[in-house]
Amino acid sequence: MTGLSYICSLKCTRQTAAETLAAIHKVDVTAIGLQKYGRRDNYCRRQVERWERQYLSSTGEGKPARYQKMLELAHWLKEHIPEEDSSAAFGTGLVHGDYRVDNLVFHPTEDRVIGVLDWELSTLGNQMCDVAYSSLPYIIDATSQSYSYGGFEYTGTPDGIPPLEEYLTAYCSISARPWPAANWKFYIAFSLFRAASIYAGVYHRWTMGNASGGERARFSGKLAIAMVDRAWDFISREHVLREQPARGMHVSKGSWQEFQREREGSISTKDQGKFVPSEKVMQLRKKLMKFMEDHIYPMEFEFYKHAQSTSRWTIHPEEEKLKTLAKREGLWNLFIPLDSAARARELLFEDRSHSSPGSSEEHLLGAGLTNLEYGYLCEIMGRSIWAPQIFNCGAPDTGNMEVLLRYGTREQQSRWLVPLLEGKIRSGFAMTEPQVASSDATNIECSISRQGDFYVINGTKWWTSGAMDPRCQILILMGKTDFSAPKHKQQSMILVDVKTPGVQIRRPLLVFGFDDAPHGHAEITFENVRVPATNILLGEGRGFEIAQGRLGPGRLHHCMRLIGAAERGMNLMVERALSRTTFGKKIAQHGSFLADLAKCRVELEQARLLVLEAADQLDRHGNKKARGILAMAKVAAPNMALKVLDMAMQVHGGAGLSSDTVLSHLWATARTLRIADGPDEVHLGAIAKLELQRARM
Ligand SMILES: Cc1cc2nc3c(=O)[nH]c(=O)nc-3n(C[C@H](O)[C@H](O)[C@H](O)COP(=O)(O)OP(=O)(O)OC[C@H]3O[C@@H](n4cnc5c(N)ncnc54)[C@H](O)[C@@H]3O)c2cc1C
Repeated sequence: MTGLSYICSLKCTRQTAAETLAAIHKVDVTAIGLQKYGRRDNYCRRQVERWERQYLSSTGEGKPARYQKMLELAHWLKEHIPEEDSSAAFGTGLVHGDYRVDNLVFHPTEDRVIGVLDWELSTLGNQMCDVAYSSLPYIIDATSQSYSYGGFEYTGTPDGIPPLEEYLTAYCSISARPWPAANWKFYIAFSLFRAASIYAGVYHRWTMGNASGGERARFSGKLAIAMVDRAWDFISREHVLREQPARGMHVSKGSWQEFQREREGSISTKDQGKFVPSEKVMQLRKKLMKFMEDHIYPMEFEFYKHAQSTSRWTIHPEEEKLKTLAKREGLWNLFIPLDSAARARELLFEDRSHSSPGSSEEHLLGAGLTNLEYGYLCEIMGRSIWAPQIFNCGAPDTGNMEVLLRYGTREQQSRWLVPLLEGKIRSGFAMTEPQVASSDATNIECSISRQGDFYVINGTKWWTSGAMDPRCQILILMGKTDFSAPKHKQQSMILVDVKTPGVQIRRPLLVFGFDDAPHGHAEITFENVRVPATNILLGEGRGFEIAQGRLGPGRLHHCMRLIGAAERGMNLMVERALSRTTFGKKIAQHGSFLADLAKCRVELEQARLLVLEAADQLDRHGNKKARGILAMAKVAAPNMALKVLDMAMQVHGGAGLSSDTVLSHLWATARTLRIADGPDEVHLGAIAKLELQRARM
């Protein structure tokens, strides 16, 4: 397939002309063999010279009269060529050359472009010329002129056609191009100049009796003059385009998510401030958002269907493929904090010559991020129920890997941590017991008793998340090694291979009817389960100590993901409100909606700041000192997410409660987090205790 036919047949998933143009401009010309299709640099300069020559050859002695203002326009354009035009890099690539709505073929019933015609003028060059040229119908009001031209009368922007700024916002956000205000005057004037030259050529041919447009060509001379006059009028204006797109500008349907992606991805790292991500994080964030758009969101329904089918306790083959892709893209194990990575590097890879930075083993240890830095990324993963595990950043694996990274011996790390880091196996955390109130872990009754070189485990656990997963091979179990020791020294954590005789998975528990297949939440009995004594973590009686270390970052990851889930809820809510009409107006135009939407945004931003602050304190002060703010985040995030998602479901009406959107599943998951990893009341108790302690100091 040639490059152009490839582009022509581009299945334009973008629904509007702007989106289609952005898709064309994003085409990798090298990949389709068009890298030599034209020179990229100095496109405008060459074009001005070319169309000036063309004009001169169509006018003058024995031909239609030359219009002095046209020559002056050529001069002005040459004096105002944007600096960026000399570059062959940014903003250059495939140029259509005649991109306008009448060269687009729209689907007869759906809101999308299915073909782009007339590639005669296509080449490589400055793509902003296409954007400006396609914007001309917004600029030219032919009816105000003293001529008439069949089919070209300007009648105002028809209903359904987005205004110019919206068109440009959509284009810029999808193509990742800057807002074109700086050189907009030039690009529009150039487009008018080029059109004038073309019309002058047509008119000349008409005077010679060989114009292809028939009688219509008779008016093209006047049109050429009108174009030039309009160009000068445009140049003389003080303001032609806002400096920035209007805040909250609605982007055409279907591109909202991408617009959001760009908006979020474009936080300037040059700005000073506590919560301004580094360039490295911004790059990862952009990559992650793209991965979500390209691979996760399109697969969500497929994963959901699989999880409802009779094969639901198996892994969807696409999941493993996406994991490989995520690993390749460097979006793997991003949760691993710097200090934990350093310990594992020392223990696991110290003697190996191939463990230099950049080796595949090194990639297993994440990207060297702090908890705060990870916060900006984990949030993005939280937008989809299915995303975290694709990046090997799902619960409970992250908490379990963290335990092994921090407290595991070299042998424990080689045996269990490495395959977990590789994503080859999964794990569970077994603490909660059905017969006792496990929010107070001093209540737990499962016994771990030493017998020679073994420990023997007896007890029942439930809500062991991930234990139903066919890849789950290892559990970290919390039980009591000494029932007579001081209250917080009785508990220990131990590694249990799920295949050990005596380990029986009894049933998957349901959460509001979701069994969360294929990972599930298992009830498990342990009957005389014998595991090697070397499986103990850190030592007898150290269970609480480990729990404090494990639960801090793990809890915060939940909070980060909840921010993302709420953000997804906001996006869906806004999209729905802008597209659905009730009682004669869009939902977004009803006053009650606006107030609710604004309150959701206020709460979301409050919670996000709290979560980021908690991550920052975790990095700077450690788990123990940060426990107050961690508890605050753990209370605030699920409650906020529930509110936002509930509102999003409300705006969707019946659809919101169905499984046709992701909202109900996100809500159900958020609801569990008012209980899982400690009920709200326990965290509130901890916050209040610290508050009172401070008062007494
Ligand atoms: C979806 C899901 C996944 C889970 N995954 C795991 C897992 O992987 N591993 C694991 O070990 N556990 C897991 N859990 C269990 C979870 O951690 C426990 O349910 C939680 O710690 C509460 O324990 P409990 O159920 O025994 O409730 P209880 O301890 O019986 O508490 C019940 C209620 O009592 C009240 N209460 C408790 N303490 C106080 C207090 N101090 N002040 C006022 N009121 C209080 C609260 O309202 C609380 O919700 C999961 C739970 C769910 C729902």
